[in-house]
Amino acid sequence: MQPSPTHRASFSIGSEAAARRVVDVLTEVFFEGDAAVAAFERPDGQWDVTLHFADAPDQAWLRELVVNSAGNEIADTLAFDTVEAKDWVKASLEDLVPVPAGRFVVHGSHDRDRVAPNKLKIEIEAALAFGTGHHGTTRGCLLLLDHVLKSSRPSNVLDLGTGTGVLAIAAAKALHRAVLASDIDPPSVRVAAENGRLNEVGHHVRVIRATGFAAPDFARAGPFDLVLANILANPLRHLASPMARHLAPGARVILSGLLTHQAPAVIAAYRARGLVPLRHLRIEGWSSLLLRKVG
Ligand SMILES: C[S@@+](CC[C@H](N)C(=O)[O-])C[C@H]1O[C@@H](n2cnc3c(N)ncnc32)[C@H](O)[C@@H]1O
Repeated sequence: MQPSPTHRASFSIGSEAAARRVVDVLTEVFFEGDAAVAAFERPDGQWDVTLHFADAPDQAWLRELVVNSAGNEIADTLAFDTVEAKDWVKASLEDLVPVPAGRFVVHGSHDRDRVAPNKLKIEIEAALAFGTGHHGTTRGCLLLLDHVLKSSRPSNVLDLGTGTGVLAIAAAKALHRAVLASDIDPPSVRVAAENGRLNEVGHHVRVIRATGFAAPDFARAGPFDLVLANILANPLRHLASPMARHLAPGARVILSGLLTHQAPAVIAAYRARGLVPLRHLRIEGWSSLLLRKVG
């Protein structure tokens, strides 16, 4: 899930239990954000796991790590290559069709005139950041945001881990209110700000660079009554405490980026900080959660 991958390692796994084990190990090892881990279940029940690295990984070390956590079965399928990040993202965006999600539709510039007029359009320009709407986690967040907006108008919104800015732009377009967006990754900060302007909500979406809640802007802008955070399970668990401190009573939180088997641990971490789960969407092996702060 890193925005500017150039080196790739991929392998397949036959059992869900082994896939769970190896994804847990890899997301733990790469918590610092120097690699992005993605896992997809194929229709035949096999799992494809892909890692993207900004710097070339030590192949022998990585092979040992995945074989130790997933077993010898993956050894023959493990392959390393490099991808031209910009061309790869551009090419994949050009192939993509608009993605409807509730009242929203996410599309590229080539589809500007072809999307349904009754939807809130979010145009995402080809860029080195995550979040075109096609991934199950982004779609899950948009669907839960749509659900929240049916019964309330949050007044203070945070999109933590904004990537292309897709969720912040969706919230700003629907609410016509200021949204704070943050990302650990400088290119994503630039891309999200550009996409905010492209979608004519640049005056509402303020994008900052921050790791988790480590910036004074959060205390100044908070407490938030809606937080969207589509990052991995491990960072989400670590962020439970600081997030709870930045929430208004009754605030809603939308979490995504976790594989479905990781949801119970994430729910437990947030429940311990006074957040109760309201909804659980499962899309393509990924979970998106809606929680509410009690009191
Ligand atoms: C899966 S992408 C989500 C992008 C977009 N919000 C979406 O829903 O499609 C996760 C984003 O979170 C950022 N990120 C990861 N860990 C973070 C952290 N601890 N603090 C802030 N941003 C983080 C990554 O750089 C990446 O842009």
